[in-house]
Amino acid sequence: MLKYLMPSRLQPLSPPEGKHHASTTSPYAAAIADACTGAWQHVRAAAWLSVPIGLLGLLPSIFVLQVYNRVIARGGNSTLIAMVAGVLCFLCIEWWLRRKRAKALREAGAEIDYRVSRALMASMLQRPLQDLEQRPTSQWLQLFRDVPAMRSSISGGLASALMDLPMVILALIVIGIVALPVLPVILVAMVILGVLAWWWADEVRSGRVEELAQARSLDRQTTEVCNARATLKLLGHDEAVRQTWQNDYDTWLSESFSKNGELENTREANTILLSFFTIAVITVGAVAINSQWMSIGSLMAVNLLASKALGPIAQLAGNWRSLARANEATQRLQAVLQEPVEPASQNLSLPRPKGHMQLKQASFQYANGHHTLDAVSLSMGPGGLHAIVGRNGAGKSTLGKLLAGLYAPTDGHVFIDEYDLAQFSRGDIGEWIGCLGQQIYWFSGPIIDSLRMVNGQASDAQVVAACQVAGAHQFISRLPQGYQTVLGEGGTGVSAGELRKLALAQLFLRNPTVLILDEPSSDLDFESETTLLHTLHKIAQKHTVIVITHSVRVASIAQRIYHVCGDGQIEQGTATELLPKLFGVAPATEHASAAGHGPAQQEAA
Ligand SMILES: Nc1ncnc2c1ncn2[C@@H]1O[C@H](COP(=O)(O)OP(=O)(O)OP(=O)(O)O)[C@@H](O)[C@H]1O
Repeated sequence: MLKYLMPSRLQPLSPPEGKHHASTTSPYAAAIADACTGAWQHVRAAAWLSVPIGLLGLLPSIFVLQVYNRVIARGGNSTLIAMVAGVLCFLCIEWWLRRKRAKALREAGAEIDYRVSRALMASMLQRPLQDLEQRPTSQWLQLFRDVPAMRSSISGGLASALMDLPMVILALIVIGIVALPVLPVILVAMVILGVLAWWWADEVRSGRVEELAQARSLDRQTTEVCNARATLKLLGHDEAVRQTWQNDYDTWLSESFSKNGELENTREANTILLSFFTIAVITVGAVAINSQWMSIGSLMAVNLLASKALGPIAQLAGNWRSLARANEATQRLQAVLQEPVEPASQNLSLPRPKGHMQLKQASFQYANGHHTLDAVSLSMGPGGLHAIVGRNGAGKSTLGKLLAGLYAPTDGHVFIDEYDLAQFSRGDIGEWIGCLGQQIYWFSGPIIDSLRMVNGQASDAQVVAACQVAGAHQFISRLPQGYQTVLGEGGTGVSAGELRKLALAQLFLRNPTVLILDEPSSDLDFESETTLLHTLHKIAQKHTVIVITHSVRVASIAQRIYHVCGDGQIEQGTATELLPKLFGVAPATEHASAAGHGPAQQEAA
């Protein structure tokens, strides 16, 4: 039983298969054990408090015994008053001790909550990107909900019931002293309740596994529908999705309904059994009184003591459900916390690199076996504008993620100057290599707060300058609340193009040495694209700018083009060499293209 209360005793589980990124073992693997060690001192304090609580719990029955045997028999009212005063005094002490014990258990729970949830959040954010892409949001939400479930095994009713178990022994001793004839009845009742509790535990556990699997799958589906709510509206597809969700929900509900029914039956059966045993105790007691083996006072006292002896055992049976849930939650959390994370931060100030990016015999393969790059070597920068082009699905974004240190190559190396990226966490290189993804997520809240998230030290002038360079300042200034405008989840409140400009401003605000931009001009109007080309051209004089693009305008101003062929190879060349072949247009001069007189216009003509 203690095994469930102390999850630190769980055996380490083997890490999940299919990971092939260069990551270290998790520093959070021992988080649950540490949390339990931290909680253990509070649990121990609560256990010590249970001893006087158990002793004081005997007082009402001793009081009843004395009232029947001494006060009523001898009519001593002054004795009664003194006894009542004494019992009230002890009740106050018991109340104080119980409050202290409840607080100690609450603190134990808080310790678990605090340490495990922090470790879980840190472990999630320190995952390699590939891991994050593989596990859906709903699974993470489920894990965060598992933390309070795990805590409940230490701070819930179950823990109190376990703490009250010493009281059972004390109650049995007193029953043996004052009413020996009814002791066997109580012992039989304890055995029956204990066996039933154990049997129900297995029933509950086996049923819960299936019910929980269904609940998790439903959770995943609900999160997905919530995320896609606006898209479903656009597609006019909501009815079909609602129907599927409703069917799955109904299946889960009926399963959960029947499992809850079984549990309710267990609880009700417990209540009836307790009443039955009370009647059995009184019957045997009455026979014993008639045979003058014990007094009426002893029977009344035993009646109270029986509930103290049987109560915790009955309570244990009623709490198996939360115990089963806590046990599963702990195992799931333990498994996730010991999965590998990115290498820890170097905690070392290295000289800022110049931005010379190199791939040396780098290959990349997704977990499903899909090969995107095959022993590729290339060099970009330092400085200059470099375009990565290729058909859809060729592997451009994959190459961008490798260069950004977001994916680790399956073979070979990625370097920035002389540093192999494998040694750094993404947090370490975030200041050197900035990325703008294809899909942008914007945190809700005032625009200024989200901009400052990436660089808390930035002055107002720097924020405004970054927004001006990104072309965001004009539209922000036109908003009634300006930089204080509150945007919704994901950036609702501005257009897709405006959101891209905000994300660009965020990137410029970090001022990284290398900027990797995946489709930066998608969603931008012609004028904004022209401004962006001018900006990139200017930034590329001091930074290495790598742009993944389908735009011939962007590609034509690049100093070098990297064509991801889709067969694992990369073809390189200047715009003059590759543009005619790839886009069927002649290259233009950088400034003509940036000003809107490049190949795109020739194409249109
Ligand atoms: N997480 C993933 N797991 C498995 N395969 C993936 C994953 N992400 C991408 N792929 C596959 O890898 C290939 C390259 O994907 P990538 O996103 O790099 O293409 P891309 O050239 O950027 O395409 P696009 O121009 O459409 O953005 C594609 O065939 C894609 O299906």
